[in-house]
Amino acid sequence: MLSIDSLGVSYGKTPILRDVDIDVANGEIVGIMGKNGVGKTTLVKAIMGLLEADEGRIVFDGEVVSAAPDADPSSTDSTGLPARFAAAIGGGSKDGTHVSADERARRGMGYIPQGRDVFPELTVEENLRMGEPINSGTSEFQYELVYDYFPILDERRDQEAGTMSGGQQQMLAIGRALVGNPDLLLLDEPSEGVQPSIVQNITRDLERVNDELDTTILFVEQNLHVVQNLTERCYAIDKGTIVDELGPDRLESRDAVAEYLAV
Ligand SMILES: Nc1ncnc2c1ncn2[C@@H]1O[C@H](COP(=O)(O)OP(=O)(O)OP(=O)(O)O)[C@@H](O)[C@H]1O
Repeated sequence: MLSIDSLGVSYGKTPILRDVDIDVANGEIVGIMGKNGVGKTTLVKAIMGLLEADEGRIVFDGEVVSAAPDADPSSTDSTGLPARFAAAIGGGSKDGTHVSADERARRGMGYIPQGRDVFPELTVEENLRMGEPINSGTSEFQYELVYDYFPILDERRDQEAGTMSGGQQQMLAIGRALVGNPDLLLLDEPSEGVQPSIVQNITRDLERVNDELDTTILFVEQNLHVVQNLTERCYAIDKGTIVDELGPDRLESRDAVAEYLAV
């Protein structure tokens, strides 16, 4: 579903991400953990198309969505398709490729930003409507599905989002992304500013979404509980590059996980 190959991203002339390689298969829940300032948000924004790649490529659902101008045209993507052929079908080119965030949303990416970014003066229902990708024609069924997953949003349809707790706002942000019926959900620190008991609920909700809706999930986190409970495969990022990949055995070990977190 998602293949990231030697990705590099800079702010101006300052390199932030270098040589990032990540693969996520259809239906997986994959984590990326790391301490403050190591590049987690930069990575999620680059996947969503809010930042451009200056090295490497991102392939989503078999199509190149980011390719730096000098991305190696002889390399192959996860489908085995050489980049120059991917270019011919709307992917990479020698000038680089950058599919916009709007277009990535239409193609099936859902994004839940750090800090949630709900519109505080709009109601729950109005916030959910904002999640509809342009021209997507989201059905009412999709909204009812969101209310089924998050009954608290149903109860508070007419409440201003800014008056709700951090956990409820996080549910709203997840619901807003689900309105677009995404194939891939990208979450940037879903536990931030949410009280621990609600973090557990949100972790269970995300598992249910993955299981029942077959939605692939990629999240970044520095919360030990979320990393240990939500995923069986987690990358560790430090100083802008992937430094480790942990499977189920090592994820069970508090010490192995804590090494990469500020706990
Ligand atoms: N708009 C920006 N312009 C310049 N540098 C930035 C910008 N945004 C972030 N940075 C820098 O890029 C680096 C990575 O930041 P990023 O927000 O991706 O890290 P993070 O791992 O998500 O951190 P946190 O856990 O604190 O959110 C940091 O050194 C940060 O100061």
